Amino acid sequence: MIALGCDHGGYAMMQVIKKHLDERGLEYKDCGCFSEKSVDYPDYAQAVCREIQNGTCSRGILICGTGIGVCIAANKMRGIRAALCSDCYSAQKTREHNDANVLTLGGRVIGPELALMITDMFLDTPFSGEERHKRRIEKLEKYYGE
Ligand SMILES: O=C(CO)[C@H](O)[C@H](O)[C@H](O)COP(=O)(O)O
Repeated sequence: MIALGCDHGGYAMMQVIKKHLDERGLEYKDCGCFSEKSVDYPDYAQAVCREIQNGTCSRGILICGTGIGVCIAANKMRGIRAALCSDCYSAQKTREHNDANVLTLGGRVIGPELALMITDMFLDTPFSGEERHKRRIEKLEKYYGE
């Protein structure tokens, strides 16, 4: 199950992503927002990340205007590794190297076709499981800021 969340800046792109996931037969939980009315992105980033933390969802996709606000918010939450991607190479590598569990996109930055390609790359690429990447992720998980 994929947790989805956006603010008003990502709402239009999220509708495109939902249609694509429907076509692929992938299940998702829509954590809002539910219109283009102005809202605060931390609320939706937190809602998506909680679904991952509680085990309901294995991955999340968050969209705001730039993808930055939701990425900052998501990475404050324990166990979340969120990656802002505007290209397919980064989406592939953040899965293989970082085992990223949340993809963030900029609804005002990239177009819908690229967003779908990035989404597919993120969803379809496994973590490499290589020792050096595991070691680095373990260091991240033990690090709670200074
Ligand atoms: O957090 C952001 C900036 O990195 C997001 O892009 C927001 O969607 C954006 O700040 C919203 O801006 P608005 O002027 O309130 O529409």
